[in-house]
Amino acid sequence: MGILEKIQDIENEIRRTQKNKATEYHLGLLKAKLAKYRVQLLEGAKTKSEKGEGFDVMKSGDARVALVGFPSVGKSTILSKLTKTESVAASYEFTTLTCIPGKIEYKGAQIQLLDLPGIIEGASQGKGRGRQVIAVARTADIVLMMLDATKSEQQKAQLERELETVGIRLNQGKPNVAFKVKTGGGITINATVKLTKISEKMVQHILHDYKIFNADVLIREDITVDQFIDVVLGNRKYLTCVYCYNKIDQITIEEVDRLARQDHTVVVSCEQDLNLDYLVEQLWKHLNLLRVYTKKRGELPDFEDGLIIRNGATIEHVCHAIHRTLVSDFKYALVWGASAKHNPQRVGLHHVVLNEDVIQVVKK
Ligand SMILES: Nc1nc2c(ncn2[C@@H]2O[C@H](COP(=O)(O)OP(=O)(O)OP(=O)(O)O)[C@@H](O)[C@H]2O)c(=O)[nH]1
Ligand SMILES: [K+]
Ligand SMILES: [Mg+2]
Repeated sequence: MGILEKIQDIENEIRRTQKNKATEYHLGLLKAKLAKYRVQLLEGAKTKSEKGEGFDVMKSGDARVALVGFPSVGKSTILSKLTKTESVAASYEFTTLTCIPGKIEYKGAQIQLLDLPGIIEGASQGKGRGRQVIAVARTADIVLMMLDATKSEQQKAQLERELETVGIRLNQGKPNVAFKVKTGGGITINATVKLTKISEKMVQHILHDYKIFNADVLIREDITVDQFIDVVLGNRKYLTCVYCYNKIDQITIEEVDRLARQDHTVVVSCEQDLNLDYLVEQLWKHLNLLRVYTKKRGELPDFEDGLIIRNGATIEHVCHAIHRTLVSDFKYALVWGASAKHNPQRVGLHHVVLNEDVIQVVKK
């Protein structure tokens, strides 16, 4: 039996099994097995060469946003609207067959926007260009999930399921669990909170199923079985997702209002240029980017030319952004602005910078 059939079998069994206290345990084990087969499936996909199909687009700019959605929802249309790149749009499905990069310039940052082929149900199992699309999505900072406001609500859940299947977790934090595989000493399980969704026995069994017999597990939040499997597999990708409903020119104002109230959601019409500025603003917000300025001794900073870095970045990150070798010559830095206790503050490499800080690096 091939992996796909094995997966199908387990999925069927999960679907057939009633969810109650008595079956909870059995279901947990099935889920663990399912996750294992899916990993095998994806690893198999990696060995196949998928080069030369236009999917190996170089990362460029300060952040990357991937457009994921069913065919003909308007992914190419929005790329052409938001960037200087033209991506062919048409009323037939699968107009786009490769990955087409464009560049959004906003608040001094360059955001790479990737137009991708439409994906269909079963994409995670290799239908259509699904696997390549999903592989690109994993490299993004934000998944911009395009949805057609005129289509049924199910499309969102379907797409989410496809991404979920291949280990992408949308708008979820990494489970707060310290997990360490060891070479001996058996399994130690500790929890700092009361666990209501998973038992110690289940943790043991899942580890056993993955042939892990020596490990330290410290659980710091009330996790589910699925979250624990995610921890054990360790290859999950936790991404921010912004949901974008397009074609609102075709629906009633009441419908628009209802969709717009959903979490992480922006409603737009590419055709009528509605709300596109707000979409870019939201992308910027969710990317968590900061802008800082550098200056030389005795000179004023160039406020036209800031450095774009991630929220939480330190002086060390700033040095890397200026020049590859700057860290090795680093003596200290002077910081003016929100992160400084007094202006200027003398700081080391681990100092966390804040938006609009001015930084002067002093070399050895
Ligand atoms: N009414 C309406 N139609 C739109 C809007 N945006 C795009 N369209 C139309 O939707 C159709 C599909 O647009 P595309 O941009 O090709 O969609 P896509 O998601 O890139 O499609 P694939 O590449 O085939 O996956 C085209 O006929 C567009 O003109 C919109 O805001 N309103
Ligand atoms: K299309
Ligand atoms: Mg397209």
